[in-house]
Amino acid sequence: MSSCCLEKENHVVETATPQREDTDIILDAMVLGSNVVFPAALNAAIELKVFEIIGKESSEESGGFMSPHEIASKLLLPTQQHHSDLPNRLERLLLLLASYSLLTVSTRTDENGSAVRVYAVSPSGKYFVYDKNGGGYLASFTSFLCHPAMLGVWLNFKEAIIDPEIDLFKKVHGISKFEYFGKEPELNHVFNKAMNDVCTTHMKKILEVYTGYEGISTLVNVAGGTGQCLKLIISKYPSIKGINFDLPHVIENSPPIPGNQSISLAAPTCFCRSN
Ligand SMILES: C[S@@+](CC[C@H](N)C(=O)[O-])C[C@H]1O[C@@H](n2cnc3c(N)ncnc32)[C@H](O)[C@@H]1O
Repeated sequence: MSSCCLEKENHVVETATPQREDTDIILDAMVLGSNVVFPAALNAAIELKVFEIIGKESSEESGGFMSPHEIASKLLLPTQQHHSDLPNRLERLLLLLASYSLLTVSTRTDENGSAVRVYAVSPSGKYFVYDKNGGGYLASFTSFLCHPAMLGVWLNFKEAIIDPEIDLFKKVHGISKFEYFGKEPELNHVFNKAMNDVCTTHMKKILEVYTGYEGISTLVNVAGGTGQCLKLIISKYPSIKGINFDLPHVIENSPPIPGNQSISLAAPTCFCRSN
């Protein structure tokens, strides 16, 4: 029996268990192969404030849902950019976000009796709506990863696999990432905000279950960013004296940590590794 037949036989045996259609498998490969589109679309949605609009401007009686027309009418664009195809183009973006479960989709009947799709923010999508009560926010992390300076790094990702010594950021930009952030105030702000939002989102969850900070008198957060994680810890354990330690260009932009015991400390610049 040739291996070909064996393969064929195996295939026949396997058909007893549910098989995925070839078309589904091809579609999966197609989706993954074109996945660079998704972060670009998500970044566009963040820049257009789509999550903010649906999350904050949808009415209660709509159940949090808005149609593409309603969302388009709220986009903060100059009047001349509110073109007639805007809702249609927006809907293609909304459908993509819904396919990744960042939005949920429903239908409702409009005033002409036609069914229209409407969109609400999903539980995961809520992390892309800024919550002033500190419910967690991750959109700034996407903005950082999609920053032009970072995109150049992703495009050279192969180098990080084949060169064991490489500092990929340095290879692309000529200096290490932390030196670069120190020289580029706009990117420094984007990075610090992304770190702050990601770390505080996690720290809030950690503090719900972790008790290891109990009884600590002094806590140094080495590379603690703008100090907001330390602030969260101290607000739960006010007797802790906190020291937030980071690079000068990060500390410069850090708000003071409340409580007269806690300080932010800038690392000597020479601590900044060049590789
Ligand atoms: C992944 S971020 C950590 C963010 C932080 N946990 C927060 O809550 O925002 C890494 C941090 O390390 C800092 N860092 C890098 N090199 C450092 C050094 N030599 N000394 C002190 N901090 C440094 C960076 O400035 C950055 O804020």
